[in-house]
Amino acid sequence: MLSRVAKRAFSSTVANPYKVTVLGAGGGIGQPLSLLLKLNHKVTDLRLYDLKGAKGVATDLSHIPTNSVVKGFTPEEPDGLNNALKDTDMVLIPAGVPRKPGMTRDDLFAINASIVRDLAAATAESAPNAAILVISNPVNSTVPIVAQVLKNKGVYNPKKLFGVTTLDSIRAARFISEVENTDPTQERVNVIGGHSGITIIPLISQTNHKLMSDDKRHELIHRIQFGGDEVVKAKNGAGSATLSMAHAGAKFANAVLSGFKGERDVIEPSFVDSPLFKSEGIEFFASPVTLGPDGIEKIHPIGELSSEEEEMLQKCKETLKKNIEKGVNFVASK
Ligand SMILES: NC(=O)c1ccc[n+]([C@@H]2O[C@H](COP(=O)([O-])OP(=O)(O)OC[C@H]3O[C@@H](n4cnc5c(N)ncnc54)[C@H](O)[C@@H]3O)[C@@H](O)[C@H]2O)c1
Ligand SMILES: O=C(O)C[C@H](O)C(=O)O
Repeated sequence: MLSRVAKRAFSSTVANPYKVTVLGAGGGIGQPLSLLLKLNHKVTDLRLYDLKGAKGVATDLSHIPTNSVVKGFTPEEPDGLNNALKDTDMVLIPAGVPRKPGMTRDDLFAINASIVRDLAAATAESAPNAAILVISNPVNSTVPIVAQVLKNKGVYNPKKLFGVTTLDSIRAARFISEVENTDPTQERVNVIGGHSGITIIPLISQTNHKLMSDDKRHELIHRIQFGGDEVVKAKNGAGSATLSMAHAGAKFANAVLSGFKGERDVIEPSFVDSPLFKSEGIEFFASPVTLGPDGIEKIHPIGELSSEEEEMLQKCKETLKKNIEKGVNFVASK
């Protein structure tokens, strides 16, 4: 028999029965991300799909006594992908290849663009109302690819499409704490723009550390912008960030589900269909967004920038515009 406390915990979980699907669940990010989602009490139905390994990961996770059912799906089963997606509330996409040393994220476009396009098409068919969280790189182009696929299928909802840029803000919090000798759990840095090199703009002028020396600040900004390279180099050919990314992805997924649940003031940065620079032809931009029951409730303005940050923003916009057009044209040209 369940104790009264256990009954209360169980019924509050069941009152928020979110179905969540991970596409690419057998990979370096997919596995720890799926573990963190299995531990999230807002998730009651977890579906894992990959070209290989999803069944094993699902069976392994299914032994953890949390209130969710986890199931693996493969492309070999009839309708494996569609069953993984059917009526799900949220789809996370870490499917695709990671970088090796010497590569840029844009170099991944040649392989990942078609993977993301096809998974977006399946999501449009089987879960047209789901929130879609894109992790696969290059995020600056894969998010516009998903948007274009959904538009072509008549099911595009800009409030529910997210490029996951959380890793940039958690890196910024960690790195600034190392420089300033502060508690990393208390640091918040707004990181805007996109998710690659110079398109990543940490707004140090909006933190409590604006009086940092120029040298220190330049070094910090560079480390935040190129933090991904640090991991790629250290892994030496065995891929890119997986564990910090799984944490970042799970954090962002939890924020989206908290918004669905109606929690107030849930704010996270994300690369989204944004009005901020549309007049300049930039359709997507990362900035803090408030999440609510229908997805994005509010896209926050970027606030006041230093002259240095203004300069970074100009350079970011040039690259971002090209990255976005590349994604849109890829789908439009098929
Ligand atoms: N947004 C971010 O901040 C961020 C951070 C780190 C990595 N990434 C990106 O995430 C992606 C995955 O990285 P990883 O380290 O997990 O790579 P990985 O190679 O370890 O895993 C990728 C998984 O995707 C699967 N896959 C490939 N094509 C698929 C398809 N059509 N359907 C389903 N599954 C498919 C593979 O079988 C593999 O298991 C890369 O593109 C990487 O650049 C993004
Ligand atoms: O650097 C990469 O290629 C992976 C990811 O985008 C990251 O920022 O770690």
